[in-house]
Amino acid sequence: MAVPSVALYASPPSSVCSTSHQINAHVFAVCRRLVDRFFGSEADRRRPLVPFRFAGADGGEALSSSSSSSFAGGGDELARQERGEEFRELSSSLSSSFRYSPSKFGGSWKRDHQSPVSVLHGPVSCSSNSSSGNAGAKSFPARTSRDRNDVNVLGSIQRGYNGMFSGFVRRAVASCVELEMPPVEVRGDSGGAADVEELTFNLEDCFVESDLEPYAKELLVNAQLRHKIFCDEFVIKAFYEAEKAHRGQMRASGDPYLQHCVETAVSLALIGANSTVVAAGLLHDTLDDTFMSYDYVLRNFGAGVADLIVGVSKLSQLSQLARENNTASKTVEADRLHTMFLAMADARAVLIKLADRLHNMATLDALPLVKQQRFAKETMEIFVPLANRLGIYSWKEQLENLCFKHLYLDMHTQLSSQILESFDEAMIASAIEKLELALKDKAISYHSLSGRHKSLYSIYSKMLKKKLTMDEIHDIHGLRLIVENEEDCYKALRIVQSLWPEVPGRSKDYIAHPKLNGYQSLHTVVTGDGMVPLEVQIRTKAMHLQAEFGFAAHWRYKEGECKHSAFVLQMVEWARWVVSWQCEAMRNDQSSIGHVDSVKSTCTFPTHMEDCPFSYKPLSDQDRPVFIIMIENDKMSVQEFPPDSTVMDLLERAGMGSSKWTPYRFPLKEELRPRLNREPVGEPTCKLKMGDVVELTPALPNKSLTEYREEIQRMYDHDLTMSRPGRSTSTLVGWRS
Ligand SMILES: Nc1nc2c(ncn2[C@@H]2O[C@H](COP(=O)(O)OP(=O)(O)OP(=O)(O)O)[C@@H](O)[C@H]2O)c(=O)[nH]1
Ligand SMILES: Nc1ncnc2c1ncn2[C@@H]1O[C@H](COP(=O)(O)OP(=O)(O)OP(=O)(O)O)[C@@H](O)[C@H]1O
Repeated sequence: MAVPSVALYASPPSSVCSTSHQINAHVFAVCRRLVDRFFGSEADRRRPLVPFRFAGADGGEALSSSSSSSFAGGGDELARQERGEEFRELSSSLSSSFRYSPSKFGGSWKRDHQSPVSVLHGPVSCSSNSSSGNAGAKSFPARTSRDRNDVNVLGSIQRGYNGMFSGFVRRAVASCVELEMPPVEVRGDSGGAADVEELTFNLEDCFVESDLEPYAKELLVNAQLRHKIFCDEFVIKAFYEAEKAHRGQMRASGDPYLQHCVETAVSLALIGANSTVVAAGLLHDTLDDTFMSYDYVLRNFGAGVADLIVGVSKLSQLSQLARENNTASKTVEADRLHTMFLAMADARAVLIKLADRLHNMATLDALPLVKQQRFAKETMEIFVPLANRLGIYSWKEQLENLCFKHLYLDMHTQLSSQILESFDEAMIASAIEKLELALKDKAISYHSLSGRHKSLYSIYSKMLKKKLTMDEIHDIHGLRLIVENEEDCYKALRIVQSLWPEVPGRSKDYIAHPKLNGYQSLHTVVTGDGMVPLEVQIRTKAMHLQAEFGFAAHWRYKEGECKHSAFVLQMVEWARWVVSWQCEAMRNDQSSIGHVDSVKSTCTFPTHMEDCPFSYKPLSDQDRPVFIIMIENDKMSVQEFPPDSTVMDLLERAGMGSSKWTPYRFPLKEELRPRLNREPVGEPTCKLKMGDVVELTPALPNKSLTEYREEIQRMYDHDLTMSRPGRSTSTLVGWRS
């Protein structure tokens, strides 16, 4: 079996505010003081990580790093900013998910033996004001005394969360998937990639402090306080370019457009994306909305960033088409759209699009009600499932909660007042501690112990689906314990049931009696402290991998009984792999500079080992179906074609029942020809590619051709520029996505 030929190197956090940009010295001095306060002194940060070796899947060794809790990305999620006298919460998304690293009792546990999967299951916002989690710094809610108490709890999340990423791919994928990766290359893989040397730059040459308005400086410092990647020169350069490009543009809310770019990039940084992705997040709207050209981005940031922005732009166009045509309201169409999105773009472009949508949803209030509803509906239909498939559960839940609020305001208000009162985070934290002590006492070592409370929307859907009242939902508060072997599952169950009284009839043994999809786990509901029902799930690592990646994968469990083709499964697996690998590489190689677009160039689709029970025949590129968008008479549909299909095949399909589009009738007149990605088709035998948009002009249009073309043009132009009184001096860029 092939061993991943990738070496992940650890580096000390010396890159924190390491820029030498003198003119920004003041900003960085402030930043450094605050970073010191929250991340420890320079000396602490420079403390080298102790690398450890782990056995590769074939017994070989690869180098990884222990996830030091002192600085790694997960810890940045817990970064707090201090403004004036008052701590403000940087992200309400920190409030509801708990991860607790196991203590080192038993002597056999290393840091990498922590939570194996759900890598992107970061903290989740469940509150009715979850929108603030992604809003600009000025709208962060002040911390309450209850919040302050949570800081200790969050500290323990930090430890566990860092550990979650360590060795993720090896554990999560390599156990049933064979990885083949060519060595890391320095160049991006897309044509025209610039040499690294060409991309080196001196910030001092490029910018002067007076270039930045005070609000922009504040945005940069705030971002730096929330994640140290914003001290990386490459990212700072992207920030300056974004600022220059969007200068004068405002959001519908009246906020500077730059704030949206920063919030998008911060969300990406918080899930562990590297500087290429974060820089692309900062610049994601520049090609569509500003004077900046692809070539300019390519020259200054390399093909890695430029191609990601193009990918995001294409996703934006397609999602707008889908929104305007209500395409995703049908299950089959929606499913094809999700697959196409994942298949046509670098999975990281989808990630940026999701982060962009997350902030747009969090600031939706500025738009008219009808638009709020349209965007919320589209988000629910397209973006929530994408976040689910990619395994970014924290984003999925934030998006769901926001959509819920905009689509069903009354229900949301009613439920949130009921539920938010009853969320008992302190209970979860103390239950984790209590169980940890008891496990230690009985010398049962475990891999990870985590807790979460169910999100508002998840509670609502469960009530609806199962016709339950809130009191009948027993998993509002839950713990999950991952142990080494089956025997320990049962031992741990007995311990749980000795700590708290069992709720009769709620225990399930899916180990002895696996579900049809292979799901295995022990479930019990106990009455926790304060008489709060607490669901505890106990399983082994292998069972957990199955629940996250196998046939019983949570995304499929959540999507219900849909039948997915092998192609869809592969796409999802591939996308999750890219995203997870990216995040892990980032965490393990904190010094990586954005223009080294290693992921794209080293990413080869993982294949299952022969004896893997969950293997399916991997499809080569030539065997993969092609999904395209077809626009015909104002109607848009997502069509699946066999590999190697041509425009002619599409015309034949479209012309079924009429001879309108037979090969003999391919119109000679250019303006009557179908258009492929906006250009008239030259050769009807040209091959269709994933994500192509084909417009079929009606042979005898009801409207004049000009009118029809204008309509299509409007669909492409997704710049919903809105005019606002009193703002004539600056361009006002409305909410768009
Ligand atoms: N990944 C995955 N998780 C599952 C699956 N089935 C159950 N779970 C998890 O286990 C939890 C409880 O499942 P069950 O004990 O079967 O409960 P239920 O019958 O769905 O209904 P409740 O008891 O009301 O929650 C779910 O909320 C999921 O978190 C599955 O097939 N795949
Ligand atoms: N007891 C638990 N402890 C820790 N994490 C859990 C627990 N139960 C579920 N989770 C995880 O929390 C996230 C959100 O779960 P959520 O309750 O919304 O859905 P679910 O578990 O699928 O439940 P259901 O289908 O019953 O609504 C998922 O990633 C899930 O795997």
